[in-house]
Amino acid sequence: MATSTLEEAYKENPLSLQHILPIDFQSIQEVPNSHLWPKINNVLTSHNDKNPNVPIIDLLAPNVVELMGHACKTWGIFQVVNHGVSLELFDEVEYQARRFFALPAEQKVKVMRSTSGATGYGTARITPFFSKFMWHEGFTIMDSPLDHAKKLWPHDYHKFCDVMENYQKKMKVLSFQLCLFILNYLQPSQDQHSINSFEFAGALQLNSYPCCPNPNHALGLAPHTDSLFLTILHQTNNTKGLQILKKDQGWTSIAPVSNDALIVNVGDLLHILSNGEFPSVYHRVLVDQTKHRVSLAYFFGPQVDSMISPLVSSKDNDGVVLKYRNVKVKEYLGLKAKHLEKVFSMIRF
Ligand SMILES: C=C1C[C@]23C[C@@]1(O)CC[C@H]2[C@@]12CCC[C@@](C)(C(=O)O1)[C@H]2[C@@H]3C(=O)O
Ligand SMILES: O=C(O)CCC(=O)C(=O)O
Ligand SMILES: [Fe+2]
Repeated sequence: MATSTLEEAYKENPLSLQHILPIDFQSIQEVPNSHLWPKINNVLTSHNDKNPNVPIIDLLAPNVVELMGHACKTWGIFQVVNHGVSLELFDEVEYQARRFFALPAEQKVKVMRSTSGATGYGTARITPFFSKFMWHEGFTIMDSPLDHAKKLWPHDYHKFCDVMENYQKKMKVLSFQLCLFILNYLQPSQDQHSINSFEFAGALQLNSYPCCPNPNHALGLAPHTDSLFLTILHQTNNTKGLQILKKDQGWTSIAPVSNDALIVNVGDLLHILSNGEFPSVYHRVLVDQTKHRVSLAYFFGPQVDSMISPLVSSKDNDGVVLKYRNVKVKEYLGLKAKHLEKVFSMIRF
């Protein structure tokens, strides 16, 4: 995703500086009122036969398309194994991410996202929609982080750039493969979309959730859905925190199965493309008193000038009701930046 084009989607909705700059977590001893949420219901749901953990999909399984389609329909989230990305690469990215977040606040501020920008250091874009701030800081990268890295480490930026670029390349290939499986499940007829009708783009978000003195009254990320087609998330083995809102079950923790499993979740644009068959998953992040959690989220979707039209498979062609109107990615992101969740009602027939 060329930075300028995603920025186009955001430029009409600039954020104010106070909604971009995270507090200095390193110097803080207690949770300030600005970050103090009403008590978070953070009792962890344990997984059992009645309440299974999210599906784990082996990408080499012969019925991978069926498994993935089913998981997208019923959960909106699943874990993948045998994805071909090496454990060493996750370690390297995590190491570089921690190296960045460990910098003093006055260093990190040098690469702060601009008010209408897409890349750089800052809070989550959803911040202005909540009356309390989140216990979170992020760093968004699209393609090369060179300009930012040079400001941080004038003589020692190569490793950071190489690792982040390499990770994005691997994530892009994997995302494309996942999209192939998913679109294959949706079985569009020949005259409709196929994966080749899209040009794709991605963004890497390094997320940091510092240790929190009062985790019962703080949120790492407030409830949200991701906007693009899909998000691939890497969370390390010992630092859970991600929860999804599951019908009839409430907030349910996604326990990492193993260090090399990646979490994949459905985003809004896939929700629209699938005509609501694959709902985007509502999720949030809890924080921990003693563990500084870092996660790596890779967002993947069509270029901002692409048009998203709900797919109706040939077998359903007559009889199926289109739920959403056609929408350009850029328009969708602009509407979401203004209205957050209400955006769905604005594009629904
Ligand atoms: C490509 C993107 C998805 C994202 C906005 C962004 O430009 C980069 C950051 C992403 C993120 C991460 C935290 C949650 C989220 C909702 C947010 O505020 O920023 C997502 C955005 C999204 O999916 O819309
Ligand atoms: O850190 C996590 O577990 C989730 C991150 C997330 O939801 C996001 O970056 O959009
Ligand atoms: Fe998210």
